[in-house]
Amino acid sequence: MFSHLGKFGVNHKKTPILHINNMCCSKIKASLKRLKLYVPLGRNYSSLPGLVGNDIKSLHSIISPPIAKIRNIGIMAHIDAGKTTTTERILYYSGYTRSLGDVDDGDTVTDFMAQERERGITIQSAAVTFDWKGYRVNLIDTPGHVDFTLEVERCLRVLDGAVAVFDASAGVEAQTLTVWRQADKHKIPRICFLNKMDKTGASFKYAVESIREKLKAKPLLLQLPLGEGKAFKGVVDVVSKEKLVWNRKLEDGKDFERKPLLEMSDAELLKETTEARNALIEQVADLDDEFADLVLGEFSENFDLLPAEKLQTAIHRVTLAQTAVPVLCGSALKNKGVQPLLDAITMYLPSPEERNYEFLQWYKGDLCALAFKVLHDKQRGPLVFMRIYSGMIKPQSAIYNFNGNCTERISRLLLPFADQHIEIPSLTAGNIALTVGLKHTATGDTIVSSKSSALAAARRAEREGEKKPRQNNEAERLLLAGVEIPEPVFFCTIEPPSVARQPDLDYALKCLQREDPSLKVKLDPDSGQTVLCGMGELHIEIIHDRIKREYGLETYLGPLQVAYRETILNAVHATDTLDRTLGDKRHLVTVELEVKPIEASSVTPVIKYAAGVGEDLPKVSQEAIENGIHSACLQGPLLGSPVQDVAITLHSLIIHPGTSTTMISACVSRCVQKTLCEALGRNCKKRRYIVVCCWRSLFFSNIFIQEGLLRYIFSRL
Ligand SMILES: Nc1nc2c(ncn2[C@@H]2O[C@H](COP(=O)(O)OP(=O)(O)OP(=O)(O)O)[C@@H](O)[C@H]2O)c(=O)[nH]1
Repeated sequence: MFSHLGKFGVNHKKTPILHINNMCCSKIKASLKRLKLYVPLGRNYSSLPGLVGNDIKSLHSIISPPIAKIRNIGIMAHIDAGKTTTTERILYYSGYTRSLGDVDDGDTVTDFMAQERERGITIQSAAVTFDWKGYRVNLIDTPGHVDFTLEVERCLRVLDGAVAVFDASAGVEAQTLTVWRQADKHKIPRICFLNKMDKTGASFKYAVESIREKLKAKPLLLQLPLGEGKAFKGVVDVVSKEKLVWNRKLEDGKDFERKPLLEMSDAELLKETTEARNALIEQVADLDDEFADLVLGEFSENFDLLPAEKLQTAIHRVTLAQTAVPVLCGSALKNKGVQPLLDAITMYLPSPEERNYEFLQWYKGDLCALAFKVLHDKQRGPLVFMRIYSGMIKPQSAIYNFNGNCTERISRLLLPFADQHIEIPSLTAGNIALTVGLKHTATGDTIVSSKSSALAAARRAEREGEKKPRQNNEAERLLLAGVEIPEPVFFCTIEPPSVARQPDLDYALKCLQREDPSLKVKLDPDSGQTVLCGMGELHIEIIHDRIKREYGLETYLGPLQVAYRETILNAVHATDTLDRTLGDKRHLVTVELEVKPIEASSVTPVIKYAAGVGEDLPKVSQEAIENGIHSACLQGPLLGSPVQDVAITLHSLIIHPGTSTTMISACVSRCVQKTLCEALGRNCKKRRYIVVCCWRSLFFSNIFIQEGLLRYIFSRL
């Protein structure tokens, strides 16, 4: 059965208009509020570390602890869950900012782009570094909007742990599922933070249940809330059986009281906490054998005697093994629950050395880093963000780019603090660095100290490969995998103000593309116009705006178009015969094939031959068959869009002697088109049902279909 639905490429999209209507109300209000109030530079930057003031820490004095005390973490969530607000509180409590910034006032540290401040949303990820109780934390605040999913992906690729933030009144939302899957893909241990506990409708129980059901994760409840909605005043630490209550008079939330729960004053709460602690101990014991032995041996009679540290160590192991996720709660906006979250980050998320990076064995302590993001700075040229996995980076040193096979020189080494960069003399393994001077390095490149170091690593990998020939090939083991760049789903033409400014536009697009690999630019072969391809309407809008602000070019965009995809839902079998006589030659082909749906997110069809079919076929005939299949899949019968996620099996092929390869291709192509059309036309009632179902399920899995397309689909039924 042919699905009448255009799939929106690899990353599932929706129109920003729909998105705004559904999810961004608070941000719209904020933006409206700011229409009058917005001051381009927003926050007073003198309050940033390293610049002025004695009451805040200087980034120059940031500690360089042993690798075991480094945490590289990301903050990820659905849009509006409170990532930036939480990050802002984290920086304030760790002593790196003097005042609490507010997303709605456009003065947060990590949302520093003009567009971010105006719109109140995160567009690009921002890295900051701070210390907390002897730990150095490198933190990346990621965007929540679906158009910037690649930005989240490339950050998760280089992080060792993540905090998933939830709106406690909404639980798991559409984009939460996407970022959760991305974290699964990169095997990132996580902590969940149920934010907005102060909001009307906030429900700890509901949010936990949605984590269990929608994310299929095992939540470890490390805290219980003290009240919900307007009554929210603090949390109970289940591990230590203490209550943490924030001082109402001091609004910034720096001060809070930590008191053990007492039988006399908190009898009911103590009972509830003891039950929650016992359940937690049992849950962790089920997941961790070492802890199970300890509990069953010494503490089986009375769990109350089990020291909090033993339980914390076991929770750390379970988090690392990703068999369960610790859950905490709070309200970043009302300044409650952020300090315990920081404690949990250092206590439960892994250090770089606890992550199992197999490739490190080939480098034996030499430099090995991954370039994961490139920013274009007008004065300093490209700034390359790198995650250092082993060795050390120093300014004024040469490095070898494995992917580009070239040697480049780092002129300066910087520590990022959002848009402020502090010059540093060196940076060691486990950290995130910002380098200046690398002109050819791109996102996803592996960086080593020299070509000889690369060769030595290659030799080691080769020797090991001989011992274990079944392992991946040598290059795969030496190069760090970058991230997959999703296919763009929206496109439109872009024109400069005059023909003379075309080179300026080309330059601007080249710089922007280097920063953002999900932005594609191509030339329309028919009209000669430049076509901008992006991940969504908002993505293209931001690029348009950046070209104007950063490159001083007033460009004109053509109408926005969606790169639809078509696919089938059920397998269809068909036979076709082509019989033509051209001149005195008869061309006769009969083909029988089956088209099946598969889960692949690819527009390239998978081609298979049934047993006994492909073996004796000459290579030219095979090529002709494959050409026929590919050309048929370029235009689906519904909208004429490419067909994706299909596997085609050739069951039989009879070719009359003298038949040309062009006729073979034509026959196969026609037969594939026939199967697709048959899928489209079959069983009308059921088809309508499938479309509606698909739309619903896709909505929940974050694929949003343009209203127009839906109307179009239904008009065809
Ligand atoms: N009631 C309440 N509102 C909050 C809380 N935290 C954040 N907000 C509000 O929620 C809105 C979104 O907050 P952000 O911090 O920008 O959320 P975000 O997840 O960073 O958003 P994006 O980065 O754009 O995806 C803002 O209006 C905040 O003031 C909270 O704990 N309680």
